[in-house]
Amino acid sequence: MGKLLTAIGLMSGTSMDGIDVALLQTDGENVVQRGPSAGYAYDARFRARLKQGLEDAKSIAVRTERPGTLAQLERDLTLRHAEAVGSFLHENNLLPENIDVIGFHGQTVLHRPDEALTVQIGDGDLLARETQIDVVYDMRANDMVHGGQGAPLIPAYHAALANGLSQKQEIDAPAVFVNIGGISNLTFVGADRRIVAYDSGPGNTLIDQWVEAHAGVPYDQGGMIASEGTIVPELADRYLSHAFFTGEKRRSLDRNDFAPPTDADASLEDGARTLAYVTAAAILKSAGHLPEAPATYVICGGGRLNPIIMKDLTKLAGAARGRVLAAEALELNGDSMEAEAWAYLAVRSLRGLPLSYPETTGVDRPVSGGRFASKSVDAEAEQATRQVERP
Ligand SMILES: Nc1ncnc2c1ncn2[C@@H]1O[C@H](COP(=O)(O)OP(=O)(O)OP(=O)(O)O)[C@@H](O)[C@H]1O
Ligand SMILES: CC(=O)N[C@H]1[C@@H]2OC[C@@H](O2)[C@@H](O)[C@@H]1O[C@H](C)C(=O)O
Repeated sequence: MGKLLTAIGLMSGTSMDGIDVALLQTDGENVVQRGPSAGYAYDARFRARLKQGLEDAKSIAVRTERPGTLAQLERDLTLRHAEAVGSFLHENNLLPENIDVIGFHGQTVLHRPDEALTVQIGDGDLLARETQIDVVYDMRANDMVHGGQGAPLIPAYHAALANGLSQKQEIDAPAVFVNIGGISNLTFVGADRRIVAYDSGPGNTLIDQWVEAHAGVPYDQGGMIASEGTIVPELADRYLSHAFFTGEKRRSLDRNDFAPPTDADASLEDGARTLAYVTAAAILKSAGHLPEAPATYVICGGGRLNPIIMKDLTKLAGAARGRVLAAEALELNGDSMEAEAWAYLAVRSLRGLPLSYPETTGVDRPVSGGRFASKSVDAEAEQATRQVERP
């Protein structure tokens, strides 16, 4: 066992609903001690600015470009992360010196794996200065440099969690961890602990876009809207016959790869019901590319809070003798798992351990990644200035 480091993970996911924060003590390998976690929601105005950011990002050809509103947005997003860290430390009676490192995901504004282009805005140096904690950020880039899809990166953490399940929590193998965020992704963990992972399809984004446009609400809380509707088979088929599900290679997804339905496609309720089904059916369809049919599905991410998605998943997986569990059934936290993963990956990055593998992102060989931003850059710079100024 290596030395345990105390890390904070920060995730602003494709749903763009807020910042998830989690504390972890870990050696970056098999020791994972989960600490407190919290979520800090974005207000509607900031969410609108993020959406504009996605539009502005469409013209990016080189990943360092920040056209339109993006430069200011990157600064403000980083400052919001710094504020979230400040609140989190305060709420948990912690000080910056208690934390060894922050794993900072930033916000994905563009993801084109076919062009080896992925852009997460988030200024690591600014965050390190503001929080006075070292930061590891930009963790997807090196994977792409080595031929990977740049995502998903959470599988290394899923594997560590699977290894850490106690006997009491023993689950039937093979198991699959499914993250239903804006986009969904899955990590297969075989009986021999072999992992295979990839993005599995649209998650909540289509539902969110649909109910926002037609009911003025950011998401279908508790699946209430969907529960009033019925599935429109032609609409579901249109999504599920997308080339993404049948291509030979497993691709990672951009938020815009699947477009929401049009007004003519369905009523508000039927649209929400159909899209909830599509979310569940997409996971099963993608699971068809796994080495074996999973015996256990462990569901994480906001989608597990939509009972209609969970009902459909339970039925579809059950037909193939799979059992569906929410992460909480294994005493895991389905809301903070991604933030925990970013804390875990930051420690792996510091130790030079791989973040991704050929079986998780399609990268050529296991590779590490992430950029390091030191909290003490300012102190060093000040020191240098003082030395220069000395007579
Ligand atoms: N109570 C709830 N009922 C129904 N849906 C919910 C509920 N709470 C959250 N969600 C859904 O979960 C989404 C947020 O999920 P999550 O935070 O896992 O996504 P993310 O981390 O932004 O995405 P990704 O994993 O793709 O990066 C919300 O946008 C909403 O659609
Ligand atoms: C490019 C990008 O930000 N991808 C996200 C997104 O959200 C879910 C899915 O698509 C996954 O591939 C990834 O996030 C998770 C946390 C990951 O990298 O593991």
